[in-house]
Amino acid sequence: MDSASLAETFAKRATQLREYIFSQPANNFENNPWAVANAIDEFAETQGRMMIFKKAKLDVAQAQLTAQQPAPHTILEFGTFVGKSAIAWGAILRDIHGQNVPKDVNVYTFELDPQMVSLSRDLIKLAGLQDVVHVLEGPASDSLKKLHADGKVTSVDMAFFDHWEEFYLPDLQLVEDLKLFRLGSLAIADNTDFPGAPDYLKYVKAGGRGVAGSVKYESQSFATESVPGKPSIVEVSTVVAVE
Ligand SMILES: C[S@@+](CC[C@H](N)C(=O)[O-])C[C@H]1O[C@@H](n2cnc3c(N)ncnc32)[C@H](O)[C@@H]1O
Repeated sequence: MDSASLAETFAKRATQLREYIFSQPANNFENNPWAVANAIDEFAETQGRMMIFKKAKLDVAQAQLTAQQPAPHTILEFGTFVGKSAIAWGAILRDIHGQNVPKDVNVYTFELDPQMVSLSRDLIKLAGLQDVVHVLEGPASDSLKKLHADGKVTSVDMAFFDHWEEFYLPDLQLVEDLKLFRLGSLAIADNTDFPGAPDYLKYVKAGGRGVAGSVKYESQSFATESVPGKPSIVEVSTVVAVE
């Protein structure tokens, strides 16, 4: 399928997903982020293909975030789509910090497509996460530079890369250049094996730029099997040095 028809398919799916969720009683979902995230998974499983971060991979990321010390406060997500993983990050932060999460606990998620921005914001609101999960429209790098310039993001506990793969490495390096990582920060990336992000993978496996003063990573590929017989990797890179 060419990229224009793929975009058309995903636009149609997004409209169907909106109908699927909002035709159900609101109290199935209100203030219940996991119920919304699970319903998106269920829609994807029963109604057709969606480019969402699958549950088996999310379980890997959740274990990393739950074990992280100090506890995560700020998550950056590159690629919102319909908001499934953004809602899951909000749910995980709520599980860690409690129902009334502190004001300095935030997910910033970046998305180019206005239709996806609108749908994800509506689903985030339904889940009761509107004060925690913020969707920023436009190229991720521009939004991140602005967040930093405005003093809204000064440190990042996890950066999740799930947008177009050619942006993974430049956007990871932008996070580094803005000096947002701390010791123990996580860079988690989907699709490094397929469609593939070879330059990103080579970089994190090599431990980073490899020059004095640069961020250093230890990186591990976790094989998951969301679709039986089709192993798929999630790459988890931990910051082990910042100077
Ligand atoms: C694989 S989907 C994200 C899936 C989402 N993380 C989830 O699991 O629910 C990728 C999304 O990234 C968006 N995207 C691609 N390049 C981008 C960029 N440079 N800045 C912002 N969004 C981008 C696309 O429009 C698309 O909706």
